[in-house]
Amino acid sequence: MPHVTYPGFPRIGRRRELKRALESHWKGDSGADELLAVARELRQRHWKLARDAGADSVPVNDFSLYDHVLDAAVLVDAIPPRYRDLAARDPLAGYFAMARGHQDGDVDLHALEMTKWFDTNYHYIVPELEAGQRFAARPDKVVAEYLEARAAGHVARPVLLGPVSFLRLSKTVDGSDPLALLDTLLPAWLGAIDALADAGADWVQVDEPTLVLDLDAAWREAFRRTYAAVAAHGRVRILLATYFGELGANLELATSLPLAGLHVDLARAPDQLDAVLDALPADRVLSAGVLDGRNIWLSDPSTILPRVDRLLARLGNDRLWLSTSCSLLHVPIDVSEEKHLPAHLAGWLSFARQKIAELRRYADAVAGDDAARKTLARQHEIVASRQASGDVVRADVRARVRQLTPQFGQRRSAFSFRADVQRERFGLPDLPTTTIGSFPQTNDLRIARAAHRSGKLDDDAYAAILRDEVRRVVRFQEEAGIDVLVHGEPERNDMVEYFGEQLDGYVFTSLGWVQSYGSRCVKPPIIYGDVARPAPMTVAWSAYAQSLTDKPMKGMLTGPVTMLQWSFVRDDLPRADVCRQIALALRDEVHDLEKAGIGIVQIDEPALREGLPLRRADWDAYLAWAVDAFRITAGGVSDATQVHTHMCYSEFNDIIEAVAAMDADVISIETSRSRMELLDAFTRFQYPNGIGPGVYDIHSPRVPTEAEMADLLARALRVLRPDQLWVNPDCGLKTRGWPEVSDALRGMVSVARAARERLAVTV
Ligand SMILES: CN1c2c(nc(N)[nH]c2=O)NC[C@@H]1CNc1ccc(C(=O)N[C@@H](CCC(=O)N[C@@H](CCC(=O)N[C@@H](CCC(=O)O)C(=O)O)C(=O)O)C(=O)O)cc1
Ligand SMILES: N[C@@H](CCS)C(=O)O
Ligand SMILES: [Zn+2]
Repeated sequence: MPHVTYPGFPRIGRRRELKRALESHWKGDSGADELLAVARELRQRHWKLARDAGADSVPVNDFSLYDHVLDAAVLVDAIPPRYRDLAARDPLAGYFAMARGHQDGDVDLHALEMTKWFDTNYHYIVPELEAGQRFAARPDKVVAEYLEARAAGHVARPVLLGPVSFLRLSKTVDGSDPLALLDTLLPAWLGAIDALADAGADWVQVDEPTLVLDLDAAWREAFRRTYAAVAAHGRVRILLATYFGELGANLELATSLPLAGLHVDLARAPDQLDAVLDALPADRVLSAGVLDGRNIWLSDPSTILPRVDRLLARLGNDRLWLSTSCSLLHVPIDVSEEKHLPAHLAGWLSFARQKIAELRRYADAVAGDDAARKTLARQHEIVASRQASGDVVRADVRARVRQLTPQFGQRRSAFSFRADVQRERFGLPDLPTTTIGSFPQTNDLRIARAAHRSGKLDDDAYAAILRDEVRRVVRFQEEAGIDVLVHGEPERNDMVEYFGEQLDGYVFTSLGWVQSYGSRCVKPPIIYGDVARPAPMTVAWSAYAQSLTDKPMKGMLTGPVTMLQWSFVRDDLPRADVCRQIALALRDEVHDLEKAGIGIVQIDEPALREGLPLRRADWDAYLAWAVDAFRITAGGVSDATQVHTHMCYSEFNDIIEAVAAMDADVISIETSRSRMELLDAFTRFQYPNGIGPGVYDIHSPRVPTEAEMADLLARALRVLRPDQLWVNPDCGLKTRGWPEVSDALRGMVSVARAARERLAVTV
């Protein structure tokens, strides 16, 4: 019978136990021992859950207190000099300082950069290296977790990030080539392999997801050299794991590396199956990622079972592992915890636990177990029933999408004309200040929302609390001297889930948490049917906020690409079509805001870059429909309505032309963590419209100094016109506390005013 396993499991816990333990520790309410005890309990629980669901072996070291790439840096002692003192005194404090920054008396440490993990909504900490970097093996964590799993009776397989992907995902402070560090990195990394071998490890899973990217000759050679050395070193059997797409041009490379096994993604790239089987040497294990680790739909046995049959026929039991396409980090843990989903809908879903059980079923079925085959036949009927369900396909929505013409994506006039009309309407100063939308989501707000949801707080009482909060946010912004105000988004649990809850075609879960970064989680809503807007979603809040002030109030929407990207998307319609449906629903909201007198509307698209295909050859097609969807949403408003957009969490240098093609009047864009690296793009491309490169990092509790913000603004002024520059933070303030926000925004306004005065003197 094939071996059943999975590349990794969610860490946060069904009820976000890790989140609570981390945040309590960070607040100083609990010690390291308590945090580590929760972490141990979660690992144990998850291994047991996987075994009970049918896994034959479990991965270890997929668990992390914050991030697995940060763990990979610590594994080889790649701790940047500024954290070393703290890390030597208190390793856990040093670890969290790298992840989130640290301010204590004279010690003031910035966090390391954070960016998207491939095209997912998970964020990793970017290792910071330098030319001449030294590495050393620090395998304590992985060895301890391996021994822990063994002691609990599991067949355990340590997981390490491979050295080549580690370097590819790192950055060097001095701009030197990270690949130049390979020869010094390898001995340290092999030291970790030795420690695992000494502890008794047999298989080690080495993740090299960069094998699904476009690789130039130098990176391909790095793979060859690394794995020749790893194979020569011996000691353990290596399962080389690739995921998030097809190997494509790297297939020959991946299958020729002299290792014991290869994991491939057959969910995103089922078509590579035959090529992989043909190329795989006869002594290799194939870990076949047959079920989608990135989505939540129950698989269709009419597609998967023949595939597994074929795999077994070609490989035999000893060489076939059945697995999910990638780590289950990207899906929630257990559908059976969902008590409020319509029953038929819950039956269509498969979270981490169900996926492992599905793998077991396929393994049993191909081994001749009739009961498993019958269960799969029933599963096929359930999956097929989705298409027959009344609300999955709606004629009105389909007709509206069919009737779309290029006109829908056009503003009435060009930006230069609109800019004059808007200057006249709003009368803003140079370097206008604004924020990205959300203000602190205080505990009181979240408790009130939970009470409202559970029926303990009635609609009026909840709305009164939210109105109070909007008033507080508006008053604060007026006092702080901000020019374009926001209402603060207190009514939103999340910028995507909130809209998902109000749109037809979406359902949402109660406990479908997925880690976004560190202790932060999201509950991606599920798009199961055609999307339509039954009623206005934000107009009442924006109109109320505008009624409190004479300053312009920005309406605040999440854009169509982000609504798509941060949801679990139906698998029976092309993503571009789903995106157009969402765009039309949001377009109606934009028009309703305009009619209600809201002169500025921000349509957030933080996930536009994240949705970019991993292979360059696929970029243009994606960008065409993604930019088009944004333009459909924003199109048709009057010239006097100022459309903003916002992007964060990614690097935008390589798509800046597409960002410009969205033709938003103003974009606020994350830049401060990378110290305005984005500005390099403007030396080759003159961004035409208004732009606010973030002047401070909101992801860290650290309050920026005015000097830091002034420095970033000065850098921006070197490559952007003063008349196009806005001053704003990097992203929304929902994760921050009021005292930090108040200090930081007052500082930001004072920096903008000082810069305005300097500009007035120089012109
Ligand atoms: C901008 N970002 C977002 C991404 N993806 C999204 N879908 N949304 C985003 O905003 N991707 C990129 C970035 C990632 N950044 C973040 C930033 C912050 C968070 C975050 O704070 N998440 C919250 C959960 C938010 C939420 O849904 N809250 C709900 C439920 C609150 C809750 O926990 N209630 C308690 C009861 C109250 C109590 O006692 O405390 C409960 O139900 O038990 C709400 O506000 O109603 C988080 O907590 O992690 C995520 C991504
Ligand atoms: N308007 C949102 C954007 C986050 S990317 C916010 O301010 O939180
Ligand atoms: Zn943002």
